[in-house]
Amino acid sequence: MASKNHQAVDLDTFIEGLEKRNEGQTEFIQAVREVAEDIFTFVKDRPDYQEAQILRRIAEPDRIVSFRVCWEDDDHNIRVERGWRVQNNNAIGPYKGGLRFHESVNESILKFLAFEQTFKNSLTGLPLGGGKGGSNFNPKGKSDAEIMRFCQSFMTELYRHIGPDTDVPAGDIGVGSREIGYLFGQYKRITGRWEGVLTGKGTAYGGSIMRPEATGYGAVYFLRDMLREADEDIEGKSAVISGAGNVALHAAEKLCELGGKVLTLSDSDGFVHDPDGIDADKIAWVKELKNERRGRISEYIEEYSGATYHEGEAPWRVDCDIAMPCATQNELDESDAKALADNDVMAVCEGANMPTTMEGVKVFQDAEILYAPGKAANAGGVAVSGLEMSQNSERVSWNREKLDDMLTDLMEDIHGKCVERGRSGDSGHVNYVKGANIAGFEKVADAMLAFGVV
Ligand SMILES: NC(=O)C1=CN([C@@H]2O[C@H](COP(=O)(O)OP(=O)(O)OC[C@H]3O[C@@H](n4cnc5c(N)ncnc54)[C@H](O)[C@@H]3O)[C@@H](O)[C@H]2O)C=CC1
Ligand SMILES: O=C(O)CCC(=O)C(=O)O
Repeated sequence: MASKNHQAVDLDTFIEGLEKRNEGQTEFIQAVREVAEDIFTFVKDRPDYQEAQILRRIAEPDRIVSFRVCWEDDDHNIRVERGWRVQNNNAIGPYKGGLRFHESVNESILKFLAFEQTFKNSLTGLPLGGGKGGSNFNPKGKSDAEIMRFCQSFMTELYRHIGPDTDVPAGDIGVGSREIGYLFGQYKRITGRWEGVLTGKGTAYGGSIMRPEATGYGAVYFLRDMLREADEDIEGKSAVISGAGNVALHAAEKLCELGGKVLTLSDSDGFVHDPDGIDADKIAWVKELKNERRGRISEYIEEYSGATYHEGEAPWRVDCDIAMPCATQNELDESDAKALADNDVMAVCEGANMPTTMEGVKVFQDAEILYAPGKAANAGGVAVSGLEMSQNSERVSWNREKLDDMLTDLMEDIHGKCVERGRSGDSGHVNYVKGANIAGFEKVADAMLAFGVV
């Protein structure tokens, strides 16, 4: 059926307008481009979606709050940073998504993350809208007291924009349990209310068991489902992982538990390669290094002599069956993807958000390598955050077994949606990007249609 809407545009015109309106915001444009092609094809037979300009509306955040964050360092210097909250879309639930503290943070990065979050949260099947926030504050080398003062100052402005039914932030790069504790403490101090306004809290004060593990474990569950679909499994497979943070270390932990062999971990300075495998004991050592001593991954080779350290390099040229980028956006480019393909990588499963460039994704797709995009594969974290919200509302705490079962089922369900929407008729190959984009879009689009023009 042809569209009656005189404003209906084709894909090229849509992209042109997107680039014009968001000049220089390369990450945001990349994230929207990555879904636009699939959605334009999908809505061809859905004039209601076309006429309501749903994608155009999802690609324009509901609002962006930007604010000054002043804090005092240990030498009594006054420091000024910028803070943001991007509230992208709350059609299906309160805005939900992490806070990132990293010197690279800017509006483009937070807009891409909030846009992707909208699709990801929809895929979980839970009532969660999409948002993201953070600051260009660089936590590296800061004392605990400095981190606390920064978090308190950040929350002193943010608190007026969030709430358990409006917007529920959580952690992301540079924001872990320590930072969530300081942020939650300040929210409670200002408002006088204990409520489920943040997730990723400590279990002593309303956090959910399994939330720290959920993103990494969930990504490995998705990988297991994807391999199962192709009559393969994790047992005996070698894996390269980037990052050494929350997502990377929990993905490594679960891979080991399921019989995989983890060969690498990395940070922004370089990567370590341990041909003997980075087993559970070694992962526990890295957790202590990163979370307690706040050290660099290069220190690994002083502890484990069989390993090598590669300064300034990423791990993608190490021969492996499985690759899991778990550090940051655009950390895996076209030449990295070709190196992985040349080494006959079987599956690429993203723990990070948009870690592969568009050119890299094309290499994986052309080679029909099993490729799981972050918006599907790393959705376990926000899903368990959704379960933390439910537990806070009900004033209950579920146990590990129940939460792990729920996470397993949620990831299986997301995988199933991707297969349903992403399987190609002729070859039977599953395009997980297309599957995730369409399945994530549909629920948000239906809610937006129901609301009329708002
Ligand atoms: N924490 C969570 O629950 C979720 C996180 N993610 C995504 O996973 C990724 C990692 O996040 P977390 O593990 O939570 O953060 P984290 O702060 O615990 O760890 C980040 C890791 O990435 C490394 N890294 C940061 N910038 C880098 C760069 N430019 N080059 C190379 N390495 C770099 C850091 O050294 C660190 O090892 C991010 O893309 C984040 O958005 C996605 C879903 C949920
Ligand atoms: O748990 C959450 O709300 C945040 C998770 C997140 O930031 C993400 O999925 O990228």
